[in-house]
Amino acid sequence: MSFLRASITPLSTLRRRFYSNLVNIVEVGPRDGLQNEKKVAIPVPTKVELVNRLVKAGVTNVEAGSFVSPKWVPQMGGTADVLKGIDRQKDVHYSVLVPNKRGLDDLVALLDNNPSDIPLTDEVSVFTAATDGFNKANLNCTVKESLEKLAVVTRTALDRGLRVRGYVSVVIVCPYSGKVDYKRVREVAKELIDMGCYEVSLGDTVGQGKPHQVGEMLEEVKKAVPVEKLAGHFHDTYGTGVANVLAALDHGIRTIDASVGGLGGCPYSPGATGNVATEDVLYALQGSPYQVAGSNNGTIDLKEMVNIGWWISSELGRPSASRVARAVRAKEERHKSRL
Ligand SMILES: CC(C)(COP(=O)([O-])OP(=O)([O-])OC[C@H]1O[C@@H](n2cnc3c(N)ncnc32)[C@H](O)[C@@H]1OP(=O)([O-])[O-])[C@@H](O)C(=O)NCCC(=O)NCCSC(=O)C[C@@](C)(O)CC(=O)[O-]
Repeated sequence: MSFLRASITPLSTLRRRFYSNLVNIVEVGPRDGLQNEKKVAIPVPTKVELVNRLVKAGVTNVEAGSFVSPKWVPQMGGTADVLKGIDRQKDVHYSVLVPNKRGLDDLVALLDNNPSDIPLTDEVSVFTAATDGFNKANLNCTVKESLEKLAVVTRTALDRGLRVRGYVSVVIVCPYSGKVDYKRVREVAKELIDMGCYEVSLGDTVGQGKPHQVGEMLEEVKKAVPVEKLAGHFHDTYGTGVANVLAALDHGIRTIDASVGGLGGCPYSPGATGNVATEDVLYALQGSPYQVAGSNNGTIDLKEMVNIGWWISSELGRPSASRVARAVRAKEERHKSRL
């Protein structure tokens, strides 16, 4: 009997092992993807349609916008209207970025005036960086000063029943101060967790990181923060986005930020391109030991994401930056020309 007990793996362990290969995607296209758009002012209905279509494709975590200063980031100016316009679905997290108490106060006023039973959002993201150089450009204050402000924002948001996600930018290279000290990334991530963030997303804002650097950085941060509370956020400037995602998964990360059509860039990271394209991540993980979680038959529909990426990119007057979307489109064209 004791032999039997020893040889049977408990159901909870089996479940954990089975589910541990589930990968969550945080779709950041409507926020990180659009915030840096210089060519056109993106109308609110387009942003709303983008969010709705992403959710229909199976996305369950989507960044819908930011409550930041419209003087600093004009494209995020209409976020309140975007939140009001979304066809909200249960079990989907529509999060917004909040840099300070003013942003949170604006959001809370909006939530208080929402006549619907379904809250406009249940999550805010607070953000800081691993270097003062980047933080001063992005938030007009040092990392220490921003952590003090974010502690107030986080406490207030938690008291209001919102969950709070944290970001650390420039975890590998900083456009203002060069190579980043991973110990500093660890300290800042730990402070965000200690103040109440349920998860911290580690951003290669510049998109210059390489897989081995991602691994080294993560091993340092994991000394202070459990890997289940970490997410990876990789810009694809040097074409290492998917490789960095795979490296992060190998190091235990199970939440990945990605942007449909590879949209985006940070206004304060000169030259950085968009996030790794969601389509490219979905394609790379197909048939792998990892399974992407989502609400469309349990996952996110790659074909639909390709269509959305092409649609929103055309609204911005350019082709999709996703390699997979381009390959799929080229294949379709070849097929059509044969008919
Ligand atoms: C934080 C501030 C406002 C400080 O900027 P500041 O100039 O130091 O702020 P201030 O407190 O002196 O206020 C200046 C003016 O802004 C207003 N203001 C002040 N706060 C707000 C607010 N929340 N919403 C609306 N308005 C606001 C305030 O009322 C005032 O208005 P005025 O009196 O001049 O008319 C500014 O630096 C800012 O908005 N920065 C946002 C930068 C940003 O959004 N960056 C992109 C997102 S982060 C990112 O992309 C990286 C990430 C997350 O994706 C991860 C990665 O890739 O690494």
